[in-house]
Order: sequence, then structure tokens, then C-alpha cells
Amino acid sequence: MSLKAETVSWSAGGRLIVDAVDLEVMPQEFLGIIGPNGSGKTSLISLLAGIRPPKSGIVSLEGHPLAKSTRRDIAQRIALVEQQAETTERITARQAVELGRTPHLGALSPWSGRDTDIVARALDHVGMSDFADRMWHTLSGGERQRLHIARALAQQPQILLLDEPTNHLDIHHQIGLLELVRGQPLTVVAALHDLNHAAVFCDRIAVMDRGRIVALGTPTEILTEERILAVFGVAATVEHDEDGSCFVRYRRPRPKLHLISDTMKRHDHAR
Ligand SMILES: Nc1ncnc2c1ncn2[C@@H]1O[C@H](COP(=O)(O)OP(=O)(O)OP(=O)(O)O)[C@@H](O)[C@H]1O
Repeated sequence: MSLKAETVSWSAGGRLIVDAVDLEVMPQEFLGIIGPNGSGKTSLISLLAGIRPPKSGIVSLEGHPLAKSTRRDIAQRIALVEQQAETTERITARQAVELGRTPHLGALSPWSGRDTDIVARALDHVGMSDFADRMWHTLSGGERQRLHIARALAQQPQILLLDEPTNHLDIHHQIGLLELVRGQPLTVVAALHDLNHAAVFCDRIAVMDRGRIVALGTPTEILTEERILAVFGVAATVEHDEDGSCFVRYRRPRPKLHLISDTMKRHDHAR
């Protein structure tokens, strides 16, 4: 299922936050969005999810504008895992995942054994079956994060939008979660901070900078030393493996010369 943004803009606080973005996400691809803090990744993902209407431009799903779809229609096809998704409800882990079935339930389609199975499978996928009866407020940040993913999988969407899905996870669960998501028959758009995760898991990467998409392509096309310096202001070495994949190694900034001489003066003075 293809998701398309055409000249989509969004403003807040009198400032243009998403600036005329054109983006077409291909069926079943894993598209990463990278960019500095505040560059507009979360805002763009909210627009793609249809939870915030664009100021101008159109977001469409299979050629049908989201603005003309009901929330329920959208939720049957698009699942969103937000960065700071929290719940204050006193619910169990299983009940949190059951919420993913809401868009599929109705007077003519009440909760059934099939829904129970889907929820059990989603819990199993993220390795949280043993936590199913635990109360939400007793769970760690990483456990909650995995349940948010399980809730999104239980929603059985065609498109999964993830805003920094690995930010609470240890490295084992970061890799496991991205691998799990990548293995699903889903179109995925994920805002990622870790450039090496983007290099390993994404089919394509979009780079956001000050509200615009400034580059879009395969990981090796996008993750160049020049671009990492230009967009993030960080010196890096990009290594290429024989299989065509790339790996980013960051370099420690060189201390400024005047700082070195100040330090030396302080040492001299101390002696
Ligand atoms: N409702 C709002 N009102 C005012 N400014 C907003 C609003 N929402 C977002 N912004 C601003 O828009 C800019 C982009 O925010 P956004 O959260 O989309 O960036 P991001 O790339 O996801 O950042 P991060 O990497 O820090 O999560 C930021 O400067 C933010 O302060």
C-alpha cells in the first residue's frame, strides 16, 4: 500500500515546521527518516499518520486523501507508534495491546477468539507474553516500548509509522525490534537517530533538515561523510562492506587551538 505526501506543509507557533515535503513511500519498503533534533521528523510522521491535517498539500493512501477518510478507516490501515506514547489508565499489558484491535471492532464485529489470537501473537512477537498480566505502571520503559509495538502489530495495519522506536531499548532489543518490524509484510516509515540502524535496516533513507527533505536514496547514497558533516555537523568516516552495506564511525571533534593553549597555560600556572 503506497503512502504519498504532495507538497505538504505544516506550521506551528507562527513557524513553518514541515516545508513543502514531497515523499512517496513504496509498498513494503522500510523508509527511514533521519535528521537533527527539531528538523521536523515527528511532525512529518504525524502528517503521514493523518492525526494532524496539513496546512497545505495532500497526504494520500493508495491515491485516496487521508483528509477525506474517517479516523477508523485510517486506523484500519495505518498504525502509529509515537515517541512519548503513554497511558495513565490502570490497565494490564495485554489490555494495552488489545487496544490495537479497536478499529476492527464494531456492533457487527464484536471481540472474538480471532482477536484474542492476534493479541497473543503480537505479545509473543515482541517477547512480552510473560508480562501479559502485569499492570502497565509496573513496567519498564523498554517493556512499554515493546508493548506499543505489539499494540501496533495487533492493529494489523498495512503501514506502520514509528517515531524513534528504539529510544528506550537496550541494544539487543533495538536490533531485535527493527529486525522484527523489517520481517513483517508491512510498509514501514521510521524516524531513526542511529545512522547505523538506518544503514542496516532501511531500503531508503530520507534526510530532514529545517522542515525539508534534503536528500532521499539508498543508505549508501545517503550516508556520506560530506552529508553527515553538513546536516549533523559531525565528522565521521563511512566504511563500506563488500556486500554493499555501509557503517558510520564518528570522529571525536578536534579541540579548538585556543582551548588547548588555555589548558596549557593553566597547567604551566599550576606548576
Ligand atoms: N505544537 C507545536 N507548537 C510549536 N512548535 C512546535 C510544535 N510542534 C513541533 N514544534 C517545533 O517544530 C520543530 C520540529 O519538531 P519535531 O518534533 O517535528 O522535530 P524532530 O525532528 O522530530 O525532533 P527530535 O529529533 O528532537 O525528536 C521543533 O522546533 C519543535 O519545537
